[in-house]
Amino acid sequence: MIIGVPKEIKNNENRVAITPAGVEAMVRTGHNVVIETNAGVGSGISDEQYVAAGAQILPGPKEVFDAADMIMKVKEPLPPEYELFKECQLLFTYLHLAPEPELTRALLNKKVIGIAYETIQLEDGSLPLLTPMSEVAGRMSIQIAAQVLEKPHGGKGILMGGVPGVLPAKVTIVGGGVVGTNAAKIAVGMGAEVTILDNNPNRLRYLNDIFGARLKTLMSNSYNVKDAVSQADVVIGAVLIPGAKAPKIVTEEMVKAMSPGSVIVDVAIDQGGCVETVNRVTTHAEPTFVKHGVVHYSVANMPGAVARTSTFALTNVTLPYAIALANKGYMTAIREDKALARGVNVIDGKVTYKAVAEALNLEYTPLEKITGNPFLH
Ligand SMILES: NC(=O)C1=CN([C@@H]2O[C@H](COP(=O)(O)OP(=O)(O)OC[C@H]3O[C@@H](n4cnc5c(N)ncnc54)[C@H](O)[C@@H]3O)[C@@H](O)[C@H]2O)C=CC1
Ligand SMILES: CC(=O)C(=O)O
Repeated sequence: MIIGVPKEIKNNENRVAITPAGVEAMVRTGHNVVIETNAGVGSGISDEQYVAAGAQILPGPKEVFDAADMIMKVKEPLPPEYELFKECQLLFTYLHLAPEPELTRALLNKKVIGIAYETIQLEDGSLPLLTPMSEVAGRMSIQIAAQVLEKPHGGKGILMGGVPGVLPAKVTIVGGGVVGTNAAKIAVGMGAEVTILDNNPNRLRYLNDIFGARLKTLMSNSYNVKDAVSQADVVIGAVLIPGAKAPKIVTEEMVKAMSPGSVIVDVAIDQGGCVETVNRVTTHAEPTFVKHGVVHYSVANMPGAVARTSTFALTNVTLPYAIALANKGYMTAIREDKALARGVNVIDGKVTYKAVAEALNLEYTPLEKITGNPFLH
């Protein structure tokens, strides 16, 4: 199989979908890898390193898409990439289709086989290809909030950890999964007063076991969210229902009740955002906007800013699945691996992930109708 890796084009997206180690592994198993020139520079990987590992460098995205049977990317394709898809091409990347009707249409029109990193799901419910980037984004969210709280960045001028004799910042984290837990680690470490809300009591028990008295856990319901948000200097949005558009847990009324110069980091923006006032995706170039006196941050590719760390963390987990797809072909690979099968969002011009179909009001086709495998869902 020919595996193609284009350079990412999202604003300040410095990650790349394969490392030289990945190239070497693919080549060793008999595949060819073509990579767009300079695709790795943002992550500190040169064309020469890729060539030494066995890849061929191509001059532009068109050459890569034209040559490849399987495209490996990091972020969802952007409009200039839609016209590059080949009919029935395999696309392995983050897709986040629920808030992206035009991308979904483009994939359906070209009958692209779209396997989304973020919906590959193990039997225990975990999302192994989302986890490392959620670890990165969760940790970053507090670093970012600490900076935005500073007066020159529009914040109210509070030091996250306070100083002896002066109280620290109050941080409210909505969603206690991977992002939420990693945000809590950093916030607690910086000395903030942290409250974390989730609607899964088992998750709250786990957080209580891990953090003990260093943070407060609270059941997520609108009464508790309202109370915790109104008191917060920082709110981190970290809710996820896999594949679905994020529910708006923090409402506009709740944001209005926050004091001026408070900060919201809506990490869940890649699924549409879980804060009602976050009505747009921002970029690393212009990361914040102010609404109701509160500074909002809603960058959908946060890990792209720490690309060296993120590229290696991401490819550590994507490579085994990519190798399975290349070695077996997508149909056998998804028939043999339920977790991978859950990643299939679109195939053969049909939407095969229920939450995506529901979010976009499109017809849902169970994957087993295409694979003939009854066990998949
Ligand atoms: N902006 C960015 O650059 C990045 C965004 N993300 C996104 O961050 C979001 C969170 O990801 P993870 O933490 O990995 O997901 P996760 O699945 O580990 O955690 C989500 C948590 O939300 C909880 N939840 C669901 N409904 C809730 C409700 N009504 N109230 C409170 N909690 C609720 C779940 O119980 C779960 O614990 C996702 O949308 C993910 O795609 C992840 C990485 C980078
Ligand atoms: C998960 C995601 O959207 C990202 O890493 O950019």
